[in-house]
Amino acid sequence: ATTTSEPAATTAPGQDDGTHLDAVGALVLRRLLLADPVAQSKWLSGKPIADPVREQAVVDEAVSLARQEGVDPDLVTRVVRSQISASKVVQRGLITSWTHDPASAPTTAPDLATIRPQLDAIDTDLVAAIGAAQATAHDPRCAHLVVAERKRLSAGLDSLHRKGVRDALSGFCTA
Ligand SMILES: C=C(O[C@@H]1C=C(C(=O)O)C=C[C@H]1O)C(=O)O
Repeated sequence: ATTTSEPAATTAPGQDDGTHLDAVGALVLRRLLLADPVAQSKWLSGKPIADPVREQAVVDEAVSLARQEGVDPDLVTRVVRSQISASKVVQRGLITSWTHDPASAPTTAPDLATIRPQLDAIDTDLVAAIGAAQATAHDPRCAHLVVAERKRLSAGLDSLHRKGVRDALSGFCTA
C-alpha cells in the first residue's frame, strides 16, 4: 500500500493508523519505566549501571527471535540497542539526582533478578511489534510519525523520562 492512500490524521491517539507504531510505542514506554526500579536496585546494591554482558545477551536473544519470526535483524538490533541506551540515560539521571539529594533516594527496591524477566517479556513482544511495524521504518514519513508517537507517549512524563523516550525511539527509522 502506498502511504498516500492512507487517511490523513483521522485516527484517535493510540488507535491503529496502519503504521503499527502505537504497539511499539506502548512497549517502549513500559520498558523505559522499568529503568526506575532497576536504578533503585542498583543504587542499593552498588552495582554499576552498565552491564555489557547482560546487554549483549539481551541483543542476542532479540536477534535470534527476530530471525525465527522473519523480522529484520538489523532493525531489531538498532531498536533494542536504543532501548538499552535509553534505560541507562534514565538510570544515570535518577542516580545523579539521588546522589545530590540523598533524602530523595530509595531505601527499598525490588531485586534486579525479578525485573530482568519483565524486560525479557517486553523484548519478546517488542520483536513481534517491530515486525508488524517494519514497513513504517522504511516509510519516508517515518521520522514524522515517530515524533507524533513520541509526543503521545511523553504526555505526563518528566523531562528525564521524555529524554529517555526520545532516545528509545531514535533507532527506529531506517533513513
Ligand atoms: C536494565 C539494566 O541496565 C542496563 C540496561 C540494560 C537493558 O536495558 O536491557 C541491560 C543492562 C544494563 O547495561 C539491567 O542491568 O538489567
